[in-house]
Parts: sequence; C-alpha cells; structure tokens
Amino acid sequence: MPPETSTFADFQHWQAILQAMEFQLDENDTPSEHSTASPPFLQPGVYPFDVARHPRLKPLSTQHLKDLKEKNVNAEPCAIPVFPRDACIQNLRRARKAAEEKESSPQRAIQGHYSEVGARTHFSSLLLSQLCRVGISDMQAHHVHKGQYLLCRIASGPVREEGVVCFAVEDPAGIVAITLKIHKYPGTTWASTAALDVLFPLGTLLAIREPMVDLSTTPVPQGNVSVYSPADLVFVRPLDPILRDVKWEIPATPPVSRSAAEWKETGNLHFKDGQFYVAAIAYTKGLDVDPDAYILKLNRAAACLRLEYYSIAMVDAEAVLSIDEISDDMRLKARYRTAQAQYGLANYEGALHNFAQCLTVTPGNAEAKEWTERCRRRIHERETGEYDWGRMFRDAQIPGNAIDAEEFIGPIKVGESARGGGRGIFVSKDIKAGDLLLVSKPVVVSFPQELRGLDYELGANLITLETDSVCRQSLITKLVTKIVGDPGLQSDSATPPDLRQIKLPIDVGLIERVIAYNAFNLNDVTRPPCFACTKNLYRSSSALYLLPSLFNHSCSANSTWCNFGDVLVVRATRDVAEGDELTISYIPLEGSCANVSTTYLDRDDGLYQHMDKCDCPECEADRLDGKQACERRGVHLARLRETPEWTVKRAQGLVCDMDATYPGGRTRGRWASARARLVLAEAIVREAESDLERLKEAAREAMKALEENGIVVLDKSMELGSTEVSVETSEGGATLPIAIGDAPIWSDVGTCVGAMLRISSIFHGQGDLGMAKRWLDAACWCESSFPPSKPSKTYRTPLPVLAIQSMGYTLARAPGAG
Ligand SMILES: C[S@@+](CC[C@H](N)C(=O)[O-])C[C@H]1O[C@@H](n2cnc3c(N)ncnc32)[C@H](O)[C@@H]1O
Repeated sequence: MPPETSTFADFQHWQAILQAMEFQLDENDTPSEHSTASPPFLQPGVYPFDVARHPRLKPLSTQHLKDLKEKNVNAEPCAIPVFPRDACIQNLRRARKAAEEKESSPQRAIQGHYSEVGARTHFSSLLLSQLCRVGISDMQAHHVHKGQYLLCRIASGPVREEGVVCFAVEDPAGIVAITLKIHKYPGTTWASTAALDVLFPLGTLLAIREPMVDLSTTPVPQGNVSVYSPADLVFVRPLDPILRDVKWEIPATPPVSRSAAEWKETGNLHFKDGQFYVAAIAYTKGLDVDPDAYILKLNRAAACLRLEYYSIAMVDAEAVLSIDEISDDMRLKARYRTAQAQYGLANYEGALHNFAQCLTVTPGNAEAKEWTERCRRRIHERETGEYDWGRMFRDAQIPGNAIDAEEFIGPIKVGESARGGGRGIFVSKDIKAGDLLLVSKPVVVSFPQELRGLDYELGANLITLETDSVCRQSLITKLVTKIVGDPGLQSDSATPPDLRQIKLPIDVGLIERVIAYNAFNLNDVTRPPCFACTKNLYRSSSALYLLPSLFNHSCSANSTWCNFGDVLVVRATRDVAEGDELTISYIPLEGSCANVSTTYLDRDDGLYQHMDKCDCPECEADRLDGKQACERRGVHLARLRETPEWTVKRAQGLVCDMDATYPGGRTRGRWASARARLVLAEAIVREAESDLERLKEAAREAMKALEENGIVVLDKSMELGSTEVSVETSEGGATLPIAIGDAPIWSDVGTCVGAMLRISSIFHGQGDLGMAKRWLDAACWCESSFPPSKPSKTYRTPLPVLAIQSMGYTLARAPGAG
C-alpha cells in the first residue's frame, strides 16, 4: 500500500450497518410513521440535472489540480490583513441578503462549484481547558494555532458560500472581525438560511479549538478561520467558566429566545423540508427550555431515525415510553419508534417484540404488520443467505431507491494480502462459481436523485488528481454527519452523543482519503454496465461500504459485484479453493460504451491511484502482447463499437485484424477477439437467410467466441433437429453444453450471453428445441452466475418471446415498460 493510502483500517471501530427507514411529519403534533413518502429532497426515479437548464461544470485538468496541490502544500505562514469589525460584518450581511433573495426567487439559477479534497485540514484533540485564549489580531495565516482557542461571538447571519457556511465573528476586543468558515458541518448541505439560523444563531458564543487560519485571495486578500472538525466548534454556555473575567468591548446581543412550543414548530418545519439534522437540533433546543416536553423527544426520535442515528432515537423513544402519565396514542408512537430504531440497529427480534406490542393495542395496524413481515424477512436473509432477488431487482429499477435487505457474509475472512501489502478478503472454504459471498449495506450512499434542483459541488481531488462526481463529493459530509450521530463508527463509545455539543474529534482529511481509496461508484444491476456512466460527474451514484472495502483489485477478478439500489452484492465468478484471495475489479472491463477499459494501457490509467501497475494474468498477458499490439486492439475495438452493422467480409477482416493483436498466440482471455467473432456470427446470420451450412458456421464462430472468453464448450454438436424439447430446467448444469466449474478467467459476460443466445436461436430456427433450450439454459446460467443474481441485465435477444416461453421460461418486464 502506498504510505499516504488510508483505507478501512483507519476506522478501527466501524461496525454498525444501518437501515434506511421511512417517515413523514405529522402536521399537528409529532412526526408520524404512517406514510412512506420521500422527503422533497430525495425523489427516487427523478433525475435532477436537466442539461438545458442547469449549466454543468467540466472536469478540472490534471495540471490545474497539480497546481492547486502545489499551492496548498507550499503556503507560507504570514500575517493576515485585519478588517475593521464593521466592514467585515457589512460584507457578510450583504452576502446573506443576496442568499435570502436567491432563495425567494422562483427562477433561481442552480450553481455548481469545486471544493478541494485532500487539502490541508486540521482537527484538535485537546480539551478547551487545556488551551489558552488567542485574539483575532494575534493570529497568522496558513497556521494552526496549536495550544490556543479563539473565543468569539457570531456577528452576522450565517450564509452558505460555495458549500461552506460563513459568518463574521468578533472577539472580546471588538476592534476587528474575521470570517469563520465551517466546512462539512452536519445539516448544512443544502440548508436554507433559516435552517442555518437554527444551527448558528446571531449572537451565539463560540470557542474555536486550535483555530486554523487561511488566506483567500479573491476579491481581496482576506484571512478566514476554517473549521473542519465539528467538535472544534464549541458552543459556549453563558455560565461557562471560560467566560469568567472576559470583558466584551461591544455589548452582547444574545440570540433570540424561543419557547419549547416555538422550537417544536421550527423543528417540524425543517423536518418537513427534509432537514432532519436541523430539526433534531431545534427539538434539542426546545428540550433545553422545557426538559419535560416529551413530544419534543418523540419528534427528535423521528428525526434521528431519518438520520440513521438509531441509538439516539432509541434512547429518546424509550425515555418517553418510561413516562407513566402519557396518552395511549403517545405510548404507541414511542413503542413504534423504539421498534423502528431496533430494526435500524438490526435487532430484529427486539423490533418484532415491540411491533407485536403495537399490534396488541391496534390489531388492524397495517404498517405494524408490514414491519413485522420485514423483520421476519431480514432474520431469514441473515440466517440463510436466501434473498428475494426478484423483489430487490424490481425495487432497484427505481433509481435512487434504498433497498430493504439484511447483510450477509459468506465463507470469507480477512487476511494479509500479497497484493500491494495490506489486507484482503480470502475464502474460508472451497467455493463454486456463482456462490454468494457478500451482501452489504452502505455506511453512506449518495444518489443523483437527492440533488434535485439544488446547488451542487464537485470535488477537486488533490489526492487522486481527478474531479470527483457530485455524489462522491457529497459522501464526505454524509460520513461526517453519520459519525457525529453514531460515534461507535469511529470509536468504541457506546454512549449516544449530545448533538448540540459534538465532542468526538473528526479528521476530515482522513475521511477524504478513506473515501478516495474505498468508495464505490454504484454498478446498477438493472442497467447494462457502462464505464462512461460510472465516470459521469452528474449521473454516477456513490457509496462507502465496510467489508467490501477490503477486496483488492484484479482485472481478471475471481469475484464480481454489482448493486441492487444501494445494496452491494458480491459473487464468485469461478471455483475458488479455500485460502485463496478473492478479488474484484475496481474498473469496469465490459460494456458497450466508448470508455470501456480495453487493454492494460487504459486499465493502468484507471488504476494509477491504487497501484503502479496491475499484476493480474490479463495485464501480464497484455504486456506480453506488447504496447503496439494493445494500442491496435484498442483501435479495432473502437471501430467495432462505432460501426452499427457489419458485412461478413468486413467482419472477417475485423476478426483477422483482432487476431493479429495477439502475436504470441495467446489462447485465453481474448475477449476483444471474442467480440469480433460475435460480430462475425451476427453478420453471417444476417446474410445466411435459411442456408443451413452458413448458420452452422455462425454458431461455430459464436462457440469460438465463448472459448476465447475462457468458457469450455463441451458440446460442439451442430446436428440440427435431433433433440426433443424438455420444459424442465437443467438441474445443476448437468445438461448444459458448457463446463460450469472451470469458469472463464476473463469473461465478457455480455458477449458470452449474446453468443449463447445466438446459438440457441439458430437451433430454435431449425426446430431443434432441445438444443435451443440447453443453450438458453447456458445463457441464463452465465448471466445469473457472473453478475450477482438473476434476473439482472437486459439483453437484446435474437430469440422471439414466444420461443423463450415455449422453453419453459417466464419473461419479467420492467414496471411501466411497453
Ligand atoms: C479498497 S482498498 C483494498 C484493501 C487494502 N488492501 C487494505 O489493506 O485496506 C484499496 C487499496 O488496496 C491496495 N491494492 C488493491 N489492489 C491492489 C493490487 N492489485 N496491487 C497493489 N495494491 C492493491 C491499494 O493500495 C489500494 O489503494
């Protein structure tokens, strides 16, 4: 592992796998669980970026990113230009006013910006009592004020500028003010100015632990205090001992006080707006005013369930449950939320008990019955590894959907890897091709559907020197937010945290590196694989997983992965012996789009941030073929993709050209050549009409394509019309015309399935339904074994629907499809 790589090991205590849950706010009183409508910011199925309306930022050039990195590393300490208090405050008030006007404008333009990832950040692990006070005039730029804290007061309304919350702060001396810039703070992504006012009200006293000062250069040089760890921002209470002997030159205007009922209203408003963190803070502030207002606790439990802060939700709901003098309705809600928190914590038995209690009170409660069923299904999945893939597939067809499924860990274990050092995943017993290895829920996930109609942020990644997609970028704040509410993810602390006073130091720099090296661009099982899409800055979804982060890479991997919504599923692509390492491919190797990786040359480009060069058998074989041959292969593949229809003559030329790019006589792993052969098979079928000999020739080319992909063809018989149809599906592959144990080293699943379907259709066309079915079975086996489950990809099959049905298959249709 390169020294700067941060992977999973850096978070020693990541254990919690949390479930997404559905709630909606009850108008009058408390948030209710009686609806499963999504909040307005997340609309599964709706794609947010309308190219015509929203200008999109382009990826930054590598040179630009290198320059940014250089500037960041080499910034020298210097004095900051100090701004008179009033000038600084006026400046930020103007920005705030502009933000409010923009919010209220119906035609507001959506803006994008880049945010640096992997730049210098800082966090303090010292207590306030271990630090000494520093004044604004004594601070320096590009400097972390170690051993010091800045005591200050919020002097202008907060505003979000380029993804950072900014406001003016003044210190007790009151002569100068400085801009406080808060990065990645929970609840601030897409927060309205009203929401920011809940988090950072005017007049609030703050202590910034070990402040880091930087200098922005536009439009005029200006010093800013940048806060990266939410714990570095200490909300100082009026009676805090650090205020003893402090005299403020300018009289204080304390934050506006509100009653508990007003805080409840404020919280409900933000809950409805999908701002669950802000809502939770508003309820907490209400509880500060009236600790007995248990409805606020119940509301906070609902907000925390939405934030996946299940332990806080549980504590709140149980606290309400323990009160004697509450109404039956409130008790029911408290029990319901306790049960949902238990479900989120994967304590399905506990949740079952509480849902059963709810059902004794309201036996007809359909939601409680549904939750009970969900608990049972999760227990079954956990115990057996059996999933309802059809249901998951259907749910995943709505883009942006979180899928309800329990985790499963197959016969695998973590061990020390020979691949670049570090750890890897190994099999703990012999496994077969197609075996289910892992089903994982994400720690955090981001879908483009979340960003509907809102300003967006791309990552200027100084670690990978790439531009990160909108969803990849949003994982950073999501992970910070998750850790804040569930410190068990980062430490072994079991105590639910106080959201108002975040105590756990968070190293945003580490989080950025963890995401850079471990996050997955989701590979949607309901859509054909497309490398261009996974690289698309606006369309690709992104997520961080626990155990899957430990898989090392191989281009000729023995496992494959894909996503049902946010759920990641890994299966073996071939038989693997106990003790062998399992690998996945970090880069898509197949697909029909232009950017698919073709040879070691472009694969190296896609992998450079992880390794100097991939040493898998495919890359080694490509290297033996030579750079020039690989370049030529890339050109032929591009030609293949770009040409819509081939004549036999031209397709034969393509096969010859492709063959010449394997000068060493390589026999396996020739997937590029296999594609050319399938093109030839299709061209022959088009020109053959009913010429039987030519059709046989096409089938033989398709079989060769399979062999070039590493598939062992057991039955090459081309004697047509000899077998009767049997509608029973082949058991265990016994009648398949291919070997299934010795699965391909490098398989291009699309080409393999396409070739098998073509062979099947040739037999079918000649009335040999028996052979047609055996090849159709083979196609189904191939398709369901290499991707995680069936049904998965969609193929344009040469077999008519009636033919497929006549062979005992039922065709699934996408909802809404014609
Ligand atoms: C997702 S992590 C995999 C787990 C990692 N080995 C660990 O110990 O945490 C990715 C990192 O593993 C290393 N790695 C993965 N596959 C590799 C390979 N084929 N050759 C060299 N290093 C590899 C690289 O450092 C890469 O950035």
